[in-house]
Amino acid sequence: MSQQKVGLVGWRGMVGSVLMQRMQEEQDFAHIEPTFFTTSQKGSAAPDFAGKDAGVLEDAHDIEALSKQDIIITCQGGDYTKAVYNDLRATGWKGYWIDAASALRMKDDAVIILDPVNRKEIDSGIEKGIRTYVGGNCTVSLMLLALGGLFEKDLVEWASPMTYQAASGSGAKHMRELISQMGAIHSNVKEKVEDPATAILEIDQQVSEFIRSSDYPSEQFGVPLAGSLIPYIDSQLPSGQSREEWKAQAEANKILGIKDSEVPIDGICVRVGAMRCHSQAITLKLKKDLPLTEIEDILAKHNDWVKVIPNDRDATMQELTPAKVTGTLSIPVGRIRKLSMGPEYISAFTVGDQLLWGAAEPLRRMLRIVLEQN
Ligand SMILES: NC(=O)C1=CN([C@@H]2O[C@H](COP(=O)(O)OP(=O)(O)OC[C@H]3O[C@@H](n4cnc5c(N)ncnc54)[C@H](OP(=O)(O)O)[C@@H]3O)[C@@H](O)[C@H]2O)C=CC1
Ligand SMILES: N[C@@H](CC(=O)OP(=O)(O)O)C(=O)O
Repeated sequence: MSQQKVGLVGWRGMVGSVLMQRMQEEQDFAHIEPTFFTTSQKGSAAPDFAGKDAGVLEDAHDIEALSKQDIIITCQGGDYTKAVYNDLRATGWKGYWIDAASALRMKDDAVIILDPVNRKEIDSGIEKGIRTYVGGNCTVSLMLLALGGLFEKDLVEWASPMTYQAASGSGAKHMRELISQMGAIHSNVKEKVEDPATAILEIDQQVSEFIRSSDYPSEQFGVPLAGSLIPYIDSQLPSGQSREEWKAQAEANKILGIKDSEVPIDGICVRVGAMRCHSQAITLKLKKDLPLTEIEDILAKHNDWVKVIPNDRDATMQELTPAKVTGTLSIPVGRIRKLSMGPEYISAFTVGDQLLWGAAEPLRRMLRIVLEQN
């Protein structure tokens, strides 16, 4: 049987690079005939991820070239999706469109993909002829992988995630700026830090003045992140939520296939100075009073990546941090305990790599699901 033609758009961006890494690690290229597209370098040699000649880069806006693909995977962003998707479908193209951007997520004829949580929704979508599959918002996907067991058993009355989101969620330039900010703070105060005789309040005052000054590099974020935090992510909505906060309930319920009586999920999303791991402190109200051991058991059994960390100081400090999780597919969840509000109220803290499970991994797994159909 001939291999499926797969068009790859956005492969050299940050999310795309992580996707290419994972596709190489999992030998996905052995099962496809790839064509690499570009918005800026048409005609240059295509990359050799597949260990086979993929010719030259094609124009990512060339609808005819796109329509020759059986499957298109794009990590190019929402503007690109909006620029080509409708025109491509208007040609009668019936191929699979697999997208990292949010533009098509909430459309009725698109499924949000997170197969360890909603494989049934994906399979039913394929059966119904749906051909558009979109990766979820990183925070939402990471929360559902961590708490999937409780949602699957319909045990959650409501959830309130308070997030600690990494710089990578804003893009590569923002990651660079975070490092520049860290370095700039140290350079600014280096001599005083190295002199044990300097009073700490003097050091603190110099740092405070520096991060508020125009010499502090903050062109990307607009305000300091290192030495501070930013309690607003994405655009402002009339509801008072940020768009990132709005996505929690809207996307999570869609992923879970809940159409009526949605589970309320709402909280505050905050950018912090982590590199690429999003963390979330979640308050949950369960529909019934369950023993903690049963809750932990339900969580641990849900999927192969979630790992319950005992609510113990040392285990938490070793296992439940961005420093530990970064670059891995592991989804640790810990700090699980009953809150003083009542026996149905529990806390949980989870960490996940927002470029892996938060962005690239659901896409490559969807590719494999599509390939299994043929
Ligand atoms: N960042 C994130 O956390 C998440 C992002 N997403 C989605 O993925 C989309 C892409 O995000 P992200 O990967 O961060 O975007 P990037 O800015 O890293 O890459 C997007 C495109 O920019 C072009 N580009 C221009 N200059 C360079 C360069 N020097 N190096 C690499 N690429 C370059 C490339 O297109 P070309 O080759 O055509 O020039 C590339 O595909 C987002 O818009 C969003 O919709 C989804 C989930 C999480
Ligand atoms: N908004 C996310 C990253 C992202 O790209 O989200 P989305 O795929 O929903 O646009 C963050 O800033 O951390």
